[in-house]
Amino acid sequence: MSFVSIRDLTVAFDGVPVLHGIDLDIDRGEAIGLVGESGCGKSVTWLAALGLLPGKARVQGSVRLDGQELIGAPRTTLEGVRGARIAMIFQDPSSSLNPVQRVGRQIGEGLRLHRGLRGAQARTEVLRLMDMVGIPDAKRRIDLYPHEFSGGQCQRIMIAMALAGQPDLLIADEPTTALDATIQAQILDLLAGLRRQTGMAMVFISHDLGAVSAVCDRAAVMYAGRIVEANDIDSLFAAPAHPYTHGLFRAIPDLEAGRARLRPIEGTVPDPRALPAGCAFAPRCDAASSLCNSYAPDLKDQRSGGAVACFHPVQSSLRHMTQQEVPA
Ligand SMILES: Nc1ncnc2c1ncn2[C@@H]1O[C@H](COP(=O)(O)OP(=O)(O)OP(=O)(O)O)[C@@H](O)[C@H]1O
Repeated sequence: MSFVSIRDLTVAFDGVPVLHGIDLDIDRGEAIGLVGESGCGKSVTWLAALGLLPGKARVQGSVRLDGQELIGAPRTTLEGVRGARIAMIFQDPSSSLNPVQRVGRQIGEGLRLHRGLRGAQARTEVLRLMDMVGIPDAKRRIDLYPHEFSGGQCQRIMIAMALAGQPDLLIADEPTTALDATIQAQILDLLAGLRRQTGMAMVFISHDLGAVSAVCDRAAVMYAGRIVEANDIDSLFAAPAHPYTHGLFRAIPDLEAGRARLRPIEGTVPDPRALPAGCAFAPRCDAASSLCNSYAPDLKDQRSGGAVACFHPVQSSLRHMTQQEVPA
């Protein structure tokens, strides 16, 4: 069995489904990207798994971590999993860090909670973690407050906090979106390096295919609450099969051409309260047929590898860009 196994995960808010039966497996040490436009359900998938959705959310299906069911698990079980086995980092470090607490203390909190470390032992480990995430001069800066660090360094502190519990899985939810381009690249490098160093698995949530390719082995593309395509990174970049994945590639600016050759996907993501009867992407899809307007296709394994939920997958000869050509 996979380390993380998600089966038929469905989430509804006030009777409106926003996740429609997600299936996903993650192996130990694997890094998987979850890609898709805003509102497609990338975050809700993991918030549901960790029991972090508000009470009004109706969650069905199964999320197993190392065989242990998380959906419907008692609060004490979930508290034991959060931070210690699965840690999460978010887009905006400044809103996640406590502004009136010294950073060393904030990192140390996870060490106390999850590993029972205190006093000098905890301080030594905080310094090691700060060093590991690339905060220079940690000895002097351990007692500073978050506002005394730059945005990129605050994200590094958040990563150190996430690592404090030695998690088996790190969920990074748009961890570089709030940062400028150079800092983004440094944080991506850091995450890729930490993953190699610690052997933890990683879920990298992003709308940026370039960023995903820098960190991940595999990616799942989501659209309107469903996974519409999943494949290893190289195959996905070489031969995206779902018309939506194609659209995402076309929407990446071609910087090397010296001008933006950006072709945004026309139309908008459907409102979860008014989904079309068939494939949710059909109204924006050039290849849509009457079949697509009647039924939502299931995610099916392809003979060429990967899986796609489309009645008319794009033929692999229509290659768009290699991984190297995509600006990170
Ligand atoms: N607490 C909530 N109450 C009601 N609806 C919610 C709640 N949280 C999320 N949703 C809805 O669930 C859907 C999926 O949201 P989610 O945050 O997972 O999207 P996302 O793909 O992570 O988007 P983004 O990239 O903007 O973070 C959206 O339609 C969103 O409006």
